[in-house]
Amino acid sequence: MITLRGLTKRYGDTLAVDSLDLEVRPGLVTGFLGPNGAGKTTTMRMVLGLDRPTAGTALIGGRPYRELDRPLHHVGAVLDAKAVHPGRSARSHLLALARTHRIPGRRVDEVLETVGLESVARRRAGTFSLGMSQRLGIAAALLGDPELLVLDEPVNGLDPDGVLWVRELMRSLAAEGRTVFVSSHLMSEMQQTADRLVAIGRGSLLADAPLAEVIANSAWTAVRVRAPHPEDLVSALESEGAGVERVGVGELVVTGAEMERVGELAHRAGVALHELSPRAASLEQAYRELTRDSVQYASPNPCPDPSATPAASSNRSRA
Ligand SMILES: Nc1ncnc2c1ncn2[C@@H]1O[C@H](COP(=O)(O)OP(=O)(O)OP(=O)(O)O)[C@@H](O)[C@H]1O
Repeated sequence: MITLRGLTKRYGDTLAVDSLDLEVRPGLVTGFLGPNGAGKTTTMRMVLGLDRPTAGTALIGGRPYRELDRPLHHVGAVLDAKAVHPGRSARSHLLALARTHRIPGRRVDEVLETVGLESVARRRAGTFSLGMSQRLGIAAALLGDPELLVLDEPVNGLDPDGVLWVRELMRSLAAEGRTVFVSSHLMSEMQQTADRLVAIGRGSLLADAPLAEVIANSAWTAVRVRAPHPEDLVSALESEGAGVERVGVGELVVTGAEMERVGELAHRAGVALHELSPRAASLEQAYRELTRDSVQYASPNPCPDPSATPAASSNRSRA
C-alpha cells in the first residue's frame, strides 16, 4: 500500500508534483496516467526515496522508503531499465543485488527464469536490447518477493509477446494480493491491465477511480452504423456538422449526432441500415478528455479530438 499525503515537489519554478493525496491499494493493478511532464516519474521517485519531497509524505505500508528494513523485500521497482552497469552480466547484476539482502543465489536463477532471460544470463547487460533490459529490471524488482511493485512504463520496448507477458505478470502479482503501481502511455494496454486508474496533469490529481468508472464518466458518445450504401447518409450527417469516420466497408462511426437523429436522416435519405447502435467510449477517449487542459507538450497537428463534438460537450464529468 502506498499512501501519499500532500506530496509536493518543486524544481525551481517548476511545480512537478502538486499536493497529491492518494492511496494505492493492494490486490489491484493501479495504472498511473498523465501527459509528458505530468509528474509521474517524480512521484514514483519520491515513493522510492530517490527524491526528497518539497512538502508532504510518501509512505509504503505506513513508513517512508528510507525507514524500510531490507527494502527489496518490501518494494520492487523498475524506473529506468537501462540503469544497469553495462559491463556486468545479467546474473552478476542480480547476484550483487541479492547479496545486499542476503537473498540466496537460487532466487536469482528463479527470477531469471520467470523473466525468460536464462539463456542470456551470462551476457553483459550493456549488450541488451531495451526489451531485454526491461525484463532484467523486472527480474531485479521481483528478487525480494516484495508486496509492492512500482513500474515506470514497463512495456516500453517490449515485443507483443513481452507486452502480453508483463500484462499477465502484473495481473498475477495483484491476484496474489500485492500492490502494483504502473505508469504507461499505452491506453489500450492499461484498459486491459488496470483495475484502477490514477491520472495526473501538471502535477495535480485528475482522476482516482476504478477503470470502468473512468470510462463510464467519459462524455464521448458515438453511434455505430452499418449500411451497404451509406453515401447519402454520410452527406446528410456531414451537412449537419456530425463527425463521420469510415471504419470499414459499409461501416461508420458517427460523433456529434444522437442515435435517433442518425436513424431519421437515414430514413429520409432512403438509406437501408443493417445496424444502428451506441458505441462505448474507450480509455483512450476518456483519457483525452480528462487531460485535455493538462497537455503541456502537444504536437503541432494533434489528431482531432473525437470528444470535442456538440453531442459530447455537454454532460462532462470527471471520475
Ligand atoms: N531533476 C529535475 N530537475 C528539474 N526539473 C525536473 C527534474 N525532474 C523532473 N523535472 C520536471 O518535473 C516535471 C515532471 O517530470 P516527470 O518526469 O515527473 O514527468 P512524467 O509524468 O514522468 O513525464 P513523462 O511521461 O514524459 O515521462 C517536468 O516538467 C520535468 O521537466
